[in-house]
Amino acid sequence: MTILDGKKTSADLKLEIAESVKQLKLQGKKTPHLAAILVGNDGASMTYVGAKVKACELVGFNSTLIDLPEETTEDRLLQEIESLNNNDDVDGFIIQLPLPKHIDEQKVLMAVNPDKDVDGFHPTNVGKMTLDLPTFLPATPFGIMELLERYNVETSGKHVVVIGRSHIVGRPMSILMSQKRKAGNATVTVAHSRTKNLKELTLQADIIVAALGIAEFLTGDMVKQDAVIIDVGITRVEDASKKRGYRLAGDVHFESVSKKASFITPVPGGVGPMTIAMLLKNTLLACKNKG
Ligand SMILES: NC(=O)C1=CN([C@@H]2O[C@H](COP(=O)(O)OP(=O)(O)OC[C@H]3O[C@@H](n4cnc5c(N)ncnc54)[C@H](OP(=O)(O)O)[C@@H]3O)[C@@H](O)[C@H]2O)C=CC1
Ligand SMILES: Nc1nc(=O)c2c([nH]1)NC[C@@H]1CN(c3ccc(C(=O)N[C@@H](CCC(=O)O)C(=O)O)cc3)C=[N+]21
Repeated sequence: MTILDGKKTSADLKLEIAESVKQLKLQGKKTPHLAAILVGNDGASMTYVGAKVKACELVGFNSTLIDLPEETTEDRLLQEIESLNNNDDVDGFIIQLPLPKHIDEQKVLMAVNPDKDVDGFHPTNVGKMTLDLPTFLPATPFGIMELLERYNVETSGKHVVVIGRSHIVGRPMSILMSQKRKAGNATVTVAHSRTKNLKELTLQADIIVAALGIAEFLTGDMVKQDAVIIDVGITRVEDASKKRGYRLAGDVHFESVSKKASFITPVPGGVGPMTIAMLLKNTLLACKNKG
């Protein structure tokens, strides 16, 4: 069994990105600049945004965090987006999800200039991804593709079961893995909450991507021997013995599943750090695209 080490792989990627930043500087080009908008004070969201800012510092990017209160109106948020769209120094930006309920997520994501949409959530970029045209790929699925590639995990002709069909993880994951590309060429089944025979499906899968958001949902009895397991889920589970009062759990019951797996991502240290590295990669691309 091989651990797909997202922490190490993301560290390698960050070194490569830092090297590119140095090259840009030597050529007299601008420093990549990523901005993030955070609305409200959800604990997990604050952690992720903090990690993104820290990662920017590490690779030599400039970063801006726009921290807005929970009660921010949709109009006010749209104004912030417009100002980032018009700010020539900002190469890319993201709006941390989920947004408070009174804000229309679709309307907000549509307001982002697609050339600065480093999350790859704008319909224009989703369309380009689907047509396999060059664009910003959503960071989490992009990170999983990168991890599979770097560990030479065979995907061609394999049966992949993706559990989850969200716009940010499950859906793009299923599209990318079915495409004619590296870490692609797979036969993909997309499962969701209405799927009836999930265990029957997962038992047939060569590769399982668990992205449903239920702690330790996928257990050893649901996977076949030598399956490749990608655990996207991150849930905070109360644990008084921990300093922070909680531990992080994936969607995979690691202990039972790892006994059968050929490759498996841990939580933490798997898909999460890759997501951040790919966001940086997209920002570098946005900066280079500007010329
Ligand atoms: N590591 C990382 O970088 C990231 C981690 N995450 C984590 O990944 C998890 C999923 O995130 P996200 O995609 O945003 O979540 P969503 O809640 O948006 O989507 C969950 C999906 O899982 C499906 N689902 C729910 N319950 C079941 C079930 N019992 N059986 C089968 N399918 C089910 C839902 O079906 P339906 O469509 O029918 O509702 C839905 O499609 C979360 O834990 C999140 O924190 C998310 C983003 C990045
Ligand atoms: N617009 C937008 N873009 C996103 O990419 C986005 C988002 N909204 N909303 C929420 C999800 C979640 N997400 C994670 C990123 C990093 C880790 C990560 O680094 N996790 C560490 C642990 C971090 C911890 O200690 O909590 C790990 O798994 O090792 C996790 C989750 C990005 N998301």
